[in-house]
Amino acid sequence: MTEEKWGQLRNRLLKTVGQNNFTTWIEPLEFDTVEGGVAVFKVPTNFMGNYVSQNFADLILHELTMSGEPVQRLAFRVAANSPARSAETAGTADTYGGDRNDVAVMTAPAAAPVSAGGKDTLEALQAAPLDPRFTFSSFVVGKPNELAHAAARRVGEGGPVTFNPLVLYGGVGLGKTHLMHAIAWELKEKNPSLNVLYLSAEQFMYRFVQALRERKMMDFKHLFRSVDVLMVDDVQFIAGKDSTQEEFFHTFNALVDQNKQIIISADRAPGEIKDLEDRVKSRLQCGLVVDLHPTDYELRLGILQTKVELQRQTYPDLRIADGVLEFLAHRISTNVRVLEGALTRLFAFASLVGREIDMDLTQDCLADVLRASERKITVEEIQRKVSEYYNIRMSDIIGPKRLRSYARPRQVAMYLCKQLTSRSLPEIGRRFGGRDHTTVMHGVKRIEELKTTDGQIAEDVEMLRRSLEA
Ligand SMILES: Nc1ncnc2c1ncn2[C@@H]1O[C@H](COP(=O)(O)OP(=O)(O)OP(=O)(O)O)[C@@H](O)[C@H]1O
Repeated sequence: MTEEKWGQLRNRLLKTVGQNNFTTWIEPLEFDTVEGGVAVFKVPTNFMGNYVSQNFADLILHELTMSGEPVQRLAFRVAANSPARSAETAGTADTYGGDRNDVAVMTAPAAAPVSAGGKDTLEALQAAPLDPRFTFSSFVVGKPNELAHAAARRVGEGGPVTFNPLVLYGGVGLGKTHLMHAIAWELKEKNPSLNVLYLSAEQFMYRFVQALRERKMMDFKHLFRSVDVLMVDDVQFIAGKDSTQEEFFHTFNALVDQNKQIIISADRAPGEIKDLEDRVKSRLQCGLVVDLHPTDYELRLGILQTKVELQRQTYPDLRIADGVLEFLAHRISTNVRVLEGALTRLFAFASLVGREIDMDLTQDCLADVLRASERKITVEEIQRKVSEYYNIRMSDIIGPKRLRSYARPRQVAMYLCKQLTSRSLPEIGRRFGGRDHTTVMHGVKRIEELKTTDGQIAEDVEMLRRSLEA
């Protein structure tokens, strides 16, 4: 980026942040380089780098992206010749290594905002498109997602708002976006005039930043406060972005006050989102928070069967041999998106070579996907993690003692073995000191029950599952 371009960009920042902020925080920034997608700025002090990073980084990043710079992150380095740096360095020598002194880095969102070519851009950015494939009828329900599905259905019925917000959370590719779109379709079908706004948290931030820049905050507030239903996908994105969080908080409150439905998705429970302000966390926890659990074998098979029907619309003549879907459901347990991609590839490949989809073709065509999903969680790993978590010895999990302080963790471990490995109940029993399969079955059932009645157990299981799948 040239000095001249940075100069123009600074002028735009001046308009957005106002003279005082500009003089204090933006003017002293010295543009250095763009290296591998990172825009580096020199700052006089460490403090200043941190402050700018926390308060203006999203804005600067947005300006850079809008001006065509291929930038994904910002880094702030204390200038080598800065008197302040010498002073700070002297006090904290081990903090600063060599010349490079990155004090703060911020990650940019993947996509630039949609630009509506000079028109009233806030208006033009009304809603992110809804995927026509993501409806309730194409959503396969199984044990891991039945609660989330039921809650989404309930909200999709419309009528008086019973829980607000509805928060859907869970790992990558488990159907959060699908369910949100399904709710939107359903609501729109019932009442086409309903103003349903679906957008990602990233888009929310862009609109906010854009409104700031174009001095259209009133329009922004009006737009967001006039919707009937607001859906914000991947809310974890705004964590650590202070001004965006603040605006989100006010938007949220204004809508709840008007009794307008809000639906949020996140990749983890609100309480676990790092750098999300407590007041935002607690607002999100006020309504109904439901988890989409990782898929189990049955659900994956059900999804595959449904998706095969869809593929048949494109490839009506392709045959699929017995056992292939079961094999895929067993082997690809990462997420539904990967499963779907594998199936699409399989059909395209089989149609190219004009063959039936059998085991050989599947192994050939999906060798990389199958290899990638080979990492299997073992029974031993689960036993070790659970014993560490409950601070007991592994031998106590496997051993015969019936003390409650061992029995419950043992049941949790059995439950996780059933969920996360492909071991049968008798095999699991054998690994737990030669116990009978009925004992394992009882343990698994017990934890299933407790998960619905005992928040602590539910949380324990969730934390363990996440750490095992990490
Ligand atoms: N239960 C299901 N039935 C049918 N399709 C599903 C189901 N769960 C997920 N999918 C499909 O898997 C793909 C990924 O789902 P989706 O985009 O909703 O995931 P997500 O939870 O929002 O993931 P991310 O965290 O990456 O945003 C979509 O194509 C979706 O249709």
